[in-house]
Amino acid sequence: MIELKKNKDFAGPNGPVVLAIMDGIGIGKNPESDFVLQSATPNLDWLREHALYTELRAHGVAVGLPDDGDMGNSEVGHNAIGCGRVFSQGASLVGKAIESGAMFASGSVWDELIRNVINKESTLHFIGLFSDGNVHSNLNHLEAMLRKAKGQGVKKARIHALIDGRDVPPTSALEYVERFETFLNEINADGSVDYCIASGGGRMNITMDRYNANWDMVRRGWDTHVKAEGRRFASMKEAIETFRKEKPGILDQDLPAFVIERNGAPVGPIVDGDSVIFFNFRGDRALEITKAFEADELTEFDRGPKPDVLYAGMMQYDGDLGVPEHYLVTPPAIDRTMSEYLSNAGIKQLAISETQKFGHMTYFFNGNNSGKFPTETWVEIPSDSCPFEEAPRMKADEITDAVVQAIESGEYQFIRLNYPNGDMVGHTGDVNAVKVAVEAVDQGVGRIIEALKKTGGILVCSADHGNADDMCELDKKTGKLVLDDEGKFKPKTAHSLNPVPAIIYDPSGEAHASLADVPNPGIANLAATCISLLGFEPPEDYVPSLVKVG
Ligand SMILES: O=C(O)[C@H](O)COP(=O)(O)O
Ligand SMILES: [Mn+2]
Ligand SMILES: [Mn+2]
Repeated sequence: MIELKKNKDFAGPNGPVVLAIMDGIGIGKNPESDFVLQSATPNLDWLREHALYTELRAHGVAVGLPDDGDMGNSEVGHNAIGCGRVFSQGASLVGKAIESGAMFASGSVWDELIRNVINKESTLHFIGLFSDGNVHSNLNHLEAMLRKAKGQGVKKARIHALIDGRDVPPTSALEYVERFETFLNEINADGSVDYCIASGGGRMNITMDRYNANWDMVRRGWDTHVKAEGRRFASMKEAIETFRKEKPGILDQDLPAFVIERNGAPVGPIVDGDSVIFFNFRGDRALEITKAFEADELTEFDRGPKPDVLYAGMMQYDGDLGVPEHYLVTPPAIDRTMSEYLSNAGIKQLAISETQKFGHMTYFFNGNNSGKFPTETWVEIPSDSCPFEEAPRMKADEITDAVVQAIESGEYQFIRLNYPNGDMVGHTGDVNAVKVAVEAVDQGVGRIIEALKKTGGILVCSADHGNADDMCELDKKTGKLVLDDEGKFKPKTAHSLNPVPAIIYDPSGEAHASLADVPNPGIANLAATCISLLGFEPPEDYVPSLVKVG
């Protein structure tokens, strides 16, 4: 059993250590684009002056992504925070597996998928997020797989394209369509194969729901990709242009579903004998559609007859559940998480958020495993089902109520929570709503401080990556805001590359904490920080604590 050593000089605080993750609240570089700065945040401002304060890297190689041009995201962020080390993440691992050829080795799942379609003269399908955002997927991976499939003699491939606009600029879909159509023209040019786009739709409309928030999205995706039911177009470009004309201002992520037809029939329904690859490497938004393909019985919606296909995910999405059964790349082996260490030490732990980020604080935090350790309690507050810009406080007040109650109950020694507002509302591009969202988080933090002042205990407040701190498109060359014809800035919906704050506030001073000299700290340092504030020595291979205690 893995164990933590006690710290001889500090036995832990009287009250709990509370780790508050303010999702998507980073430290902006450009005041005009920084809607954290433009919001009223008296509590965070006070903490910056009076608590221990430093800044942490939350993107690129600091969180296991291929390079520093990659923005952080919730998966890699919560993995790093919960596991105290930096693992090469999905985006890196898939890239390497393709480059080295390991993904295509003989006897691999890839091999099986290819043999299936060659033996049965059936179709190879790819479903996934159609961008190079590198959060859930990367179009480079899709193109590499299609090239390989052609080389191995696969005659017919169909692509089911989930339109992004959330990890990439909000109305950039046609750039990806154009790039991919050029690719398809090249690959189809010698007439030996027939590869084309078969269906798709906005990622927040079909297929990519998470944490069981809205299974109707998955039903719509199933009807579109599998049954090829829906509005028909001659091309993806025509579909997008039509939808934009019909609803000016619509964001890519919300675009309706479409089915591509040729000679009056859909080009790519998924039928018995086909192989299907879900090419997203990230699991949260892949688990439900995977269940729809794999489960013998499905109660969440009526699938109709389930086609008998060979289904594989790009990665294993859940290590505890062993889902999916077949996958192309082995995920990072994230072990010895902070939750496991604390559980073995008998520390009672509460994890809490609302539906949209509930799995972040549980499944991602525990290294993409859905199992609970013995001393953990998990609380999920149901999220609203309306668009987040319409109710930007989301469930921040309810989360705070539950956290304050948990602090006062004295039942837990470690409480971890996620406020989703800065991120979920940041993704809508609605900057007025973002201000309300950030202010709701600040008020929540204020109430947690008050509770900790009464009971003892220590606040560690940080974020998994930025978003609300960089809400406007900036010109890459000049660094100035990109303005439209009416002089209005263009909203940016994706995460930022900015650092995030790390605040350690011990109202009673019982931990005698001071900032340690840690070169280039990142969010992975938060795990050891919490462990040291709880009165233990962090595991030796965790990246170090941000504080010295005792
Ligand atoms: O899935 C999403 O909503 C976005 O791609 C990334 O946001 P998250 O990493 O904050 O969940
Ligand atoms: Mn996040
Ligand atoms: Mn996000």
